[in-house]
Amino acid sequence: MIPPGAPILTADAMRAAEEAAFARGISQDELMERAGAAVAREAVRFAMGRPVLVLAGPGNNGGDAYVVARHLRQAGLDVLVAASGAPRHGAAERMHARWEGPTTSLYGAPVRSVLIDGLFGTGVTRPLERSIAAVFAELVRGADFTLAIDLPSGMDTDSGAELGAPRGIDATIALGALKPAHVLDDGLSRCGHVLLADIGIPVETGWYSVCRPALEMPGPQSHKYSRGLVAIVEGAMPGAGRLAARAAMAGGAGYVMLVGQTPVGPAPDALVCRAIDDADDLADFLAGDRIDAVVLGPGLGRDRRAESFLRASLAVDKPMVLDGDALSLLGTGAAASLAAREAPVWITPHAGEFDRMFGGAGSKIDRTLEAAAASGATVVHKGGDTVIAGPDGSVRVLTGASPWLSTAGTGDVLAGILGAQVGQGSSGVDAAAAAVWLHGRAAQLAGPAFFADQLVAELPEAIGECL
Ligand SMILES: NC(=O)C1=CN([C@@H]2O[C@H](COP(=O)(O)OP(=O)(O)OC[C@H]3O[C@@H](n4cnc5c(N)ncnc54)[C@H](O)[C@@H]3O)[C@@H](O)[C@H]2O)[C@@H](O)CC1
Ligand SMILES: [K+]
Repeated sequence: MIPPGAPILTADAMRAAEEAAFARGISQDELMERAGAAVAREAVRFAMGRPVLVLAGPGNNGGDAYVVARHLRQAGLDVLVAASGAPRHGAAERMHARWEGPTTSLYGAPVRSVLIDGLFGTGVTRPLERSIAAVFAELVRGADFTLAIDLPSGMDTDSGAELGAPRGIDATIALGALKPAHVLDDGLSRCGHVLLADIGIPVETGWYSVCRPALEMPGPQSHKYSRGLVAIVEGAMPGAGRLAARAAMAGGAGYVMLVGQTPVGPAPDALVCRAIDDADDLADFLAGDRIDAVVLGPGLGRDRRAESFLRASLAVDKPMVLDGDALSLLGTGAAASLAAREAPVWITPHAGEFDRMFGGAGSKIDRTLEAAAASGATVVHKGGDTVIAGPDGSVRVLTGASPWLSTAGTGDVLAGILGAQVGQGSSGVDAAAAAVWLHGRAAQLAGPAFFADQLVAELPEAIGECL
């Protein structure tokens, strides 16, 4: 669980925000007091009178830890600090000096029921020494409840790669803003429940965790065309196109058309099927005035006919969602092909498709932003951590989606939901964030062991929660 709609800052951006707060007259001591007090407020509730061990490192994360220890002791708890080395300067040293309770060395620390981790936060620059990582893991294993200050110690703040942080931490209190490590990669299995403490640092960013979208009811004047006509292009595996079409219908589109050479087979009666002869015919049809959005790729196939459908569709100046086989066909030429378009494009690659199209280095957020900038597309980089990035630098991240989503057809459903959002006029990362939220919520409502059709059935209820 991560807080929805919360800002996400890299380590550098957090430091810059902190500097800006200093420039406004907030002292570092004041910030550290606020951070420690915020963590202590939660810790005292979770501790429920049990003995507490507070781990304090040499930097400002350790400084926070001394403040937490002081508050918990004042609250009447039995608190022991285990220090990995005393802080030597600045606010952390002053907080250390204000600690009047017992202190032991990290290596001699006993296991206690409640563990507060203040060894390292955003300042980690290299993997934890093995001996520190081992002691830390042992203390976490022995505790009934572990709370990490800002980040579990031993995480790469900007990528979410673990640098020695153990599993088993129950909760992490992010200070001032989320960091990428709370929402990416190993962070998903290291942070536990993530809480966010507002410590009064003004934060400006275009990066946020996904929140429940606010969707609009159709108005009294609405009709099927005003609510978005979405064309889904069918291909070699017609079931995938039909699934996307049904998701677009249940996702709130006013009118959904399934377009293909032989759009046949079981489909809802409300789904309009349109036969086309060839790629030229497809392009003519998609260019029609009434069509608001095109979804292409689910079950498209990768043969020459599929390729010709893709090229013909790309030449049509309509908002377009590209998924599955369309992404494989674009391959390494994706950025150039998409950048040549005028109308907006959304692409929904999973990790394998993304790597084949864009490769790149750095965190998942960095790589997704680079792909968006190079292609001009809004990129929905799917996974346990779904990262959405727009060419304007906006980022939205969704975590915590049901692991049962890892089944065939769920990607087709997402493409259909996104098509419905785009068809209704939603734009950029907001359209994609709404789609991934609805998709994730439908999966929660479907419970365990569902299949993609059942996800579609849950969409109306998910939408109902957003009205
Ligand atoms: N940025 C902010 O807005 C605020 C930050 N605060 C705290 O400050 C933390 C960041 O403090 P610092 O920048 O001092 O960094 P840390 O306290 O995370 O750690 C820095 C220290 O650890 C050392 N170090 C780094 N990697 C190591 C490794 N693998 N093994 C051993 N030593 C290692 C560094 O050389 C440095 O001495 C945040 O996580 C947060 O807890 C809060 O006090 C208040 C506000
Ligand atoms: K920590």
